[in-house]
Amino acid sequence: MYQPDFPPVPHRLGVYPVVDSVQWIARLLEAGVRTIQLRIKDKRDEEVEADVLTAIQLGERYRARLFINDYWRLAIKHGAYGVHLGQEDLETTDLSAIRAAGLRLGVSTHDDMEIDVALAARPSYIALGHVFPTRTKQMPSAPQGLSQLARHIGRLADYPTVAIGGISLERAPAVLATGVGSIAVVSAITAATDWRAATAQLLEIAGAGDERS
Ligand SMILES: Cc1ncc(COP(=O)(O)OP(=O)(O)O)c(N)n1
Ligand SMILES: Cc1nc(C(=O)O)sc1CCOP(=O)(O)O
Ligand SMILES: [Mg+2]
Repeated sequence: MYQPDFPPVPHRLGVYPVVDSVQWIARLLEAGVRTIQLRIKDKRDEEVEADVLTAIQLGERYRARLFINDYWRLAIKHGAYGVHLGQEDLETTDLSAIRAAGLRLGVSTHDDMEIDVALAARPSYIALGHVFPTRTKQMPSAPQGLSQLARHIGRLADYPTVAIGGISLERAPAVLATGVGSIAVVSAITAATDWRAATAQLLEIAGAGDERS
């Protein structure tokens, strides 16, 4: 049963772009996206704080679910909707501080063992990756494919889930057919020749997610 130790999220988070700038956050919220992540890599807190704050303010303005990747202290400080963490991050993060601040938590997983670890943290959602080959991030593991994804979804039953990795417009319907609640995408939007059209089509296929809780 879905009994997270962090505030819950809707089962269906819909299209979930993962982007590296405030400019993308602003564009995509304006285009109708309601679940989104700011993912800036390898900078010091001081270097990203202004962007984190602006992204959170934009998220609030649109009543969107704005997740901050990695920078959990800044996410708490400025009151983000949620934080997304990887498996290694779990070891170095004060999860009780995130919980006490009332932020949602999403956790990455790539196999059964990582799902066990994630479930033990009782996060708000569990991300399952990478489904297909991706050029966006160097992955140490092999792509899981649709049948593994479907097996994980079966195991996770009513837990809110997010699929990530190599999800294109063409592949999105098959990914959603596994029962996953959300599709997280980077290049399907940011590398599209027409990002507006790509976003509109993804929203048509996967929706913007259920009402914000
Ligand atoms: C929705 C979603 N799923 C997975 C990831 C990957 O997170 P992580 O393992 O922490 O790796 P980095 O993104 O930090 O490189 C994600 N960001 N979002
Ligand atoms: C940031 C990230 N995390 C992944 C994981 O499996 O944990 S895959 C990924 C990159 C996804 O980019 P694209 O949609 O361009 O393939
Ligand atoms: Mg991370």
